[in-house]
Amino acid sequence: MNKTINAMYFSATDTTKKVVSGIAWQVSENISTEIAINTIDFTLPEVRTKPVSFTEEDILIIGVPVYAGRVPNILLKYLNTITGNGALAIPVVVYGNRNYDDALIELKDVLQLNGFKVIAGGAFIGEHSFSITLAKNRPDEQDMAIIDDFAKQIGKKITTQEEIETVVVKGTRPYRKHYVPKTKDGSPADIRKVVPKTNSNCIDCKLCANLCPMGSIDAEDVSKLNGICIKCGACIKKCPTQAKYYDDQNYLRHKQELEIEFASRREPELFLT
Ligand SMILES: Cc1cc2nc3c(=O)[nH]c(=O)nc-3n(C[C@H](O)[C@H](O)[C@H](O)COP(=O)(O)O)c2cc1C
Repeated sequence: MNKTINAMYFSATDTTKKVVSGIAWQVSENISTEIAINTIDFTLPEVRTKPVSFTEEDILIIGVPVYAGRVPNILLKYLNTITGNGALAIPVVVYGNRNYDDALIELKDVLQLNGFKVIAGGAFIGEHSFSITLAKNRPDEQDMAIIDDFAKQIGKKITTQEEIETVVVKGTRPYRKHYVPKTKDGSPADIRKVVPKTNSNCIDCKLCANLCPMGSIDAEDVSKLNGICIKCGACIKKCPTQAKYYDDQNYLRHKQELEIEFASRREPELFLT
């Protein structure tokens, strides 16, 4: 089969990367071992300045993390520049064990509107960006086994169906509003303006400035922010000396509430018909 497999993802703390790469690798194994995988990691801002287009010969596995129950809104502009021209697509969303709400249907709709034929979709669980205990170390071995099986079913669908059917995924239209955390007294807590702080552990290695998906951390003074913070967790979780942290009370309360309320394990949901 003369197809190219493309793995595309935004992944600040690497959970989406692991899911998408796992699916892409297994799909290529299941279709033909000869197929190379073309990877486009659009986590960094420079990559999101280049438009990408595909053809009918392409299969695209594309993943984003779920932010507030939706596709991260800072990615929508870029996602709308990707053109399908009849390529097959598999949207994937990765969420931190609360819920993916309307993120999968939203990603599917974006792809369909941009000329892709959406043939499968999946919602997977990744360690929560805010936490090191919520969905800890996921995707784990059990998730990877489900990912293998999902990829096998996608491979089968592509190689056996004459007219490959589009898929129906879970979600509500019109999409529900973004999920909003609550303050102690139950009113909405706006944590959008919250920014990370830097403690004396900082060795000025500049890693945080190089990996910030918004390009917001000042490379000259990494304790300074020149743009917005999306609370993606990259600078916090990837810092080699644990020098970055949040101390906003509403943020910390929300994180703790999530850890308590959504502690029980959720499982991936796969859509193939
Ligand atoms: C701003 C923000 C909002 C989030 N909202 C949700 C959510 O609504 N539901 C959920 O279960 N997880 C939520 N998460 C957690 C991420 O979806 C999850 O940790 C994901 O695995 C992160 O992907 P990454 O490792 O590829 O960055 C949110 C994370 C961030 C940073």
